[in-house]
Amino acid sequence: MMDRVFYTKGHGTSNDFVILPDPDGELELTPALVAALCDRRRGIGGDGVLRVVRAAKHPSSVELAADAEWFMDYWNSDGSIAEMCGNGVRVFARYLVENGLATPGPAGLPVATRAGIMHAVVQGDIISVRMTTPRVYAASTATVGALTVPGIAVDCGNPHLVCGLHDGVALGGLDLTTAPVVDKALFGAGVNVEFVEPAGDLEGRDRHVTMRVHERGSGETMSCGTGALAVGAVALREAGLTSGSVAVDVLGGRLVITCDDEGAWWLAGPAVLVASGEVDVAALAL
Ligand SMILES: N[C@@H](CCC[C@H](N)C(=O)O)C(=O)O
Repeated sequence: MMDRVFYTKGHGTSNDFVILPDPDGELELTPALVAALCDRRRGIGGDGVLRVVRAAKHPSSVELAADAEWFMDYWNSDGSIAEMCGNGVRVFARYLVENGLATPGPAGLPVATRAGIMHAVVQGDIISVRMTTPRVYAASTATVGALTVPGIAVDCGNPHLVCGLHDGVALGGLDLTTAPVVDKALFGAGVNVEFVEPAGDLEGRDRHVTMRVHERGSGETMSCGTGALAVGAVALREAGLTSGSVAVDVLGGRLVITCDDEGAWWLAGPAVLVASGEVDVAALAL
């Protein structure tokens, strides 16, 4: 059993992560340890954990090692594993670059995830990630208290349900302290649920919306990159556009989703590292 573990804390639009450097895949990471690290009172606090491990050293990424040196081993704060985390990739890329572990090339910095390889481009404070193409695939609903809202299921490597609010329902009034009720047959592995309302016109953007999200495995968070991608895909589709850019305001700031003329989907926003230190693993259990 490890006694002490090094960590860095970082966030992207306040979606916050405990980053664990583990280049050779030696950490005994368990759901209980992840949940203890993410505990906001007894641990460091975070919406999830990003383990930084060489792709060649982790069974989930060994096949991607020829094309990406590093694997983002992402865990939700409840100790469950997810395929992908958009803000996580942005923060992960910031960590690699600031620690001299990688240098972005002309095609960006490849990061292996359980949903495949993403490419991150660093431009000062902003980190953009080329994401997988979002797949809009079904109509469904989400129920919050007495309110049932129609939604559209979108696969972004991980599952999402995008629900547009209508009829004067205020986004700020939703109680997301518990998970929205969804169709368990459609979302057998759980789902991240985004609630969206239109925001005012914004110069340079085709659409501008405000979003709140209840994340599978983490509860309501201040931001979700794959959630913003799902929302951006639905917004462009509803506008009849095959390319364009959508500003998605979240509780923690602004993300921008772009589908370029080549059909590539991008997630952009700030990503920062705020602290580093050592955790006493035994004390986490007390
Ligand atoms: N916040 C993330 C998504 C993290 C994973 C999600 N909770 C899931 O279980 O699919 C993002 O920025 O995309």
